[in-house]
Amino acid sequence: MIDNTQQADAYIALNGVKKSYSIGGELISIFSHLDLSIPRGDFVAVMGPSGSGKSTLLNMLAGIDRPDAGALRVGSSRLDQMGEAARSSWRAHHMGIVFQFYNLLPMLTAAENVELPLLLKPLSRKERRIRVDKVLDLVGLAGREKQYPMMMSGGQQQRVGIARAIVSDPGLLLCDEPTGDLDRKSADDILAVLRFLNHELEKTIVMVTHDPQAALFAKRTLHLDKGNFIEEERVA
Ligand SMILES: Nc1ncnc2c1ncn2[C@@H]1O[C@H](COP(=O)(O)OP(=O)(O)OP(=O)(O)O)[C@@H](O)[C@H]1O
Repeated sequence: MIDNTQQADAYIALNGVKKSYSIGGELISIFSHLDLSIPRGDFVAVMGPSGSGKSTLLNMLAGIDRPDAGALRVGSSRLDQMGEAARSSWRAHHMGIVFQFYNLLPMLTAAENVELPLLLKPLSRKERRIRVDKVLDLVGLAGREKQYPMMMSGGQQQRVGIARAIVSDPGLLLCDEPTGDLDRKSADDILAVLRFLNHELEKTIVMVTHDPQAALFAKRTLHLDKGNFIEEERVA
């Protein structure tokens, strides 16, 4: 089971989190008492059967959804105690999300897609441009600023998705099946980008995946089963 003795120092700490959904009038419990502790700078792969609650967990970590009970802290923010508006503002500053199907706007160029989260910030056009160029360069897309998603491979589109997720320089990167739509080679390239962001830029990453090979790029793997996590033993 997970060691929660480091909860006070953890960057992400869930304590006794409860979450249920009402499906067809019936209350289905996803988590009845979930504890989890993730230190700053960790790269965690979350695996588990379909329907086990992986996306529910990501949505709570993203501040999109709230626990029914229990404590959920990211950094110094108690997400479980924040209202919708506060969580929305928290999201804009502290975390980025990478989606399985990239979620890019087709009528915008790569640079314009990446710039979107910055439009909410008090930055000049020039400052936005500098940041966009920097992250596109980081993900290996320098020179492709003006390309539209349709002109790019899946792997390149996902690089744009990652650039958009980090352009506001969040500490936390949440990835929902980031390689689920890619062939092995493109998937490994994307995972290498994520590993770089974790190693070199010290982003804390929580990545949901069904792919055991993808999970090997993370520092550790947690298996979600019946509402609780079990950490996978790694052979050195
Ligand atoms: N907004 C919602 N309203 C009602 N039920 C929901 C909602 N979100 C998730 N559920 C239910 O909660 C359970 C867990 O869903 P979740 O998407 O977190 O699982 P998952 O592990 O991510 O699954 P998969 O691997 O198939 O994506 C499922 O039974 C799902 O139907």
